[in-house]
Amino acid sequence: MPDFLGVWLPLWICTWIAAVVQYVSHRNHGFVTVITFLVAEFGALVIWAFYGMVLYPRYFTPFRQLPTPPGRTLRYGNRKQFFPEYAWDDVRNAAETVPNNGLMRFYDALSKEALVVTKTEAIKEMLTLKPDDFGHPKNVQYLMHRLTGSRFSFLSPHGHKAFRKHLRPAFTVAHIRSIMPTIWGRSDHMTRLIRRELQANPDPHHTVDIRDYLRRTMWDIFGLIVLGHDFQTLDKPAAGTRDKLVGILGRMNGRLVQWANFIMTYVDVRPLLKVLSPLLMKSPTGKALEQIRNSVTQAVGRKETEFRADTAKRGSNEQREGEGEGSGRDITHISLKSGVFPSEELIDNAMLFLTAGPNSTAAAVEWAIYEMCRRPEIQARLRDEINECLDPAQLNGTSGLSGAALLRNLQSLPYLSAVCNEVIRYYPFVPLSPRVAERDTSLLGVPIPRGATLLTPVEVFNRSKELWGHDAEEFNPDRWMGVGRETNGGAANAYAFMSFGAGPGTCIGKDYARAMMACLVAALVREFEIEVVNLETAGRLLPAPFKKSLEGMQVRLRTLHHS
Ligand code: HEM
Repeated sequence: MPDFLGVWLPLWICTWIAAVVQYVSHRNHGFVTVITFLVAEFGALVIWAFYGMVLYPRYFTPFRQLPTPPGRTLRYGNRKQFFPEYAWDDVRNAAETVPNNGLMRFYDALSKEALVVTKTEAIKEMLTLKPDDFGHPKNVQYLMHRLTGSRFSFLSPHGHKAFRKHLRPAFTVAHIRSIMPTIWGRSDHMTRLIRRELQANPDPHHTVDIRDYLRRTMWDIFGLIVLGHDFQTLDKPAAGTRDKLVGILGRMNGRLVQWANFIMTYVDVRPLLKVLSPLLMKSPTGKALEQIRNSVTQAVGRKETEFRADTAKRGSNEQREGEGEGSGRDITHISLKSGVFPSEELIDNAMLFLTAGPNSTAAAVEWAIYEMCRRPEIQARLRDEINECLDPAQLNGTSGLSGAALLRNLQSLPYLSAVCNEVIRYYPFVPLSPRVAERDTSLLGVPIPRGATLLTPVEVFNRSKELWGHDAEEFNPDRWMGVGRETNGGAANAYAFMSFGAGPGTCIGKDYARAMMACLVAALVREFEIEVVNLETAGRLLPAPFKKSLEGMQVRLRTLHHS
């Protein structure tokens, strides 16, 4: 079905023309003109609705031959209600119950049409073989730009290749190893602050807001690894911009995003956003985002000055030892070294990492805590492994352990890696990933016209019995244990694990995410016995496009050892 504005705007213009003609030909009948205008407007709306909801899905859609879930209603489409809390649930149900060959039709409320991609062959073709044919929805790009002030190059096909190519050195395993002491240091610092809170509140029923600690730790880690800048959100919790940094993504995940997302499904909101953006930027969220961008701009400015001074000192042609891959330097420094990113892009990229990384990784650690408390035997087994295999002196930094050795040590803990991988499989942060056909193309031999919307129900792949075996619906870290299973969890198909996306647009930060998760989970588990107080309700999800607990985990912690 065409966008509302796509059909509505021409009709709306026609009604204006009709009204003006009416007015000019009957100068004395202003009232008649108004009535004519209103009737014509209403008529245009009815025509749009009738065409879009009744005629188009039945007679005009190019996807008539594809299966569609039964029981479509005009108002809700294939959904059960107008504003579903979890937009991915109905899509997943449909994909799992309606027989199809890899593609099916799905109608959102008001009969907005999308194609659901249900088989790995179709995912492979869309994301790996034809990535340039399928882009991100324009509305998302525009909203991100308006809100963050950043043009995220990964969202536009032409900027994407350069972005990946020149940032590669900052995302290699060698580089991540070199920054492990930073990640571990902050994770350890978090546990020290929690211990301090527990000492100040000796009541055994005292609960700790672990979400807040995780967010702050994430921001500090990201500040350091992206900008070489310490936001100090852990040490100075409520400090102006820093506090906003921490709170902002929590707010963005709420109903506002869900509504915006819903409306954007139907309407090209770009003209509206243009008009509204000054107002949006005056809202608390807008102001906080502006402050974040200002902080990032200043940090990038400082880095550029330092870099230029350093280059001048060493001589521009001299080979700089110990920099780039594996240097322990921050991502912005490595980007500067590539020499291809103008200042504005450096800022945009830093904003991208700060938007994409902390929230998703913190959510994954929260789910790990949830599962470790739902099944305490997982927690106990993890603790045993950590205590057995990691020397406390090494972790406390007293043995001069290098980052590489630290990462190797953490990665050599099979159960820790298994728990982290299983959490990411079971709780994909983006459960429904949309794409839009950038040009006329095809998928599994089905012609796809430019502008068609395609949905990847990530959970359908992540929890498919066909791909993962009979226990696919269970949270079971053991599937990642054993020779050959550490990297694929026993799923033979490369597209079975879709939490990080696939193809050239796959999550560039996935190894960072795993390293951070391992550090944070290990730091918490070796230090505390963890109990989630709100276990009954903590699994309820935030109504948002992201898979995140609504309440977060309220935890009771018992300190296990003191260093
Ligand atoms: C558990 C944590 C994470 C999850 C589940 C996750 C998930 C994803 C997914 C699904 C995509 C692909 C979106 C698409 O289809 O286009 C993506 C892209 C991206 N992620 Fe992550 N991510 C995580 C952590 C991180 C971290 C830690 C960073 C930064 C260090 C990061 C940076 C990015 C960037 C820059 C992109 C865009 C990549 C591109 O298109 O070239 N992510 N992420």
